[in-house]
Amino acid sequence: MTFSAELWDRGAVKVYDEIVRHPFITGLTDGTLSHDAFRYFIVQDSHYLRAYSRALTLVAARATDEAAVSMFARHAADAIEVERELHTGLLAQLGLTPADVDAAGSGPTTTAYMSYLTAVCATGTYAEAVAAVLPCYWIYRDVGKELLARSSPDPVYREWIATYGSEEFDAVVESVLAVTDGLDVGTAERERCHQHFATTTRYEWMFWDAAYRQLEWPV
Ligand SMILES: Cc1ncc(CO)c(N)n1
Ligand SMILES: Cc1ncsc1CCO
Repeated sequence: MTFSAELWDRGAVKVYDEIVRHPFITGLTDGTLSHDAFRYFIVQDSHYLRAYSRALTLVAARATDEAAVSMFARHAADAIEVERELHTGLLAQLGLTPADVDAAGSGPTTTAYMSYLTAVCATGTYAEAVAAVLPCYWIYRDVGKELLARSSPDPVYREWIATYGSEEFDAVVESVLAVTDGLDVGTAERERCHQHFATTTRYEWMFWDAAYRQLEWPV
């Protein structure tokens, strides 16, 4: 079994099932998701992508071959572009400006997820960092494809779905899976990789759940 398949088997199979039947996800395609919840999601995702991009530069810095350095550095730059283009466009359609994103600040789940990613990428090994960022790519690709197949009556949701359900994003994810499967991991390190992968997978579910409930800091 490949390393990526092993990670998915142990850390993501059950959670992925919960994700695709979460009311935030089903609501994107059956028309029941409120624009308020989606607005919260895009605002929080803007904060998330800023941290994610910086985490990817840490993965790039830890990479042991040039091709991987170049790939993760490119993805870091692309994540900023997605934040600038996709989000700015969607936010405008939802009646928000970049200033509203800054004013909203990052919510509890966003902050926790960003902090975990940043910590692992800053202090873990190269393999640990790859395992921590992999669910971000992989789950969005699979959810994107699933949503594309289901289609949506809402043009705003369709635009978001088209980005992650695209052939281009699929190719990006396949290249990261190839890097994952080529990693040379020690026994103890392997267990830490499983732990990181399972944790960030959980945070992916929590991120959608926070948006669905429009979770705010309790105090
Ligand atoms: C929370 C989250 N995870 C993954 C992605 C895709 O990179 C994203 N945009 N947001
Ligand atoms: C993973 C990811 N998500 C949004 S942009 C990006 C980097 C590759 O396009």
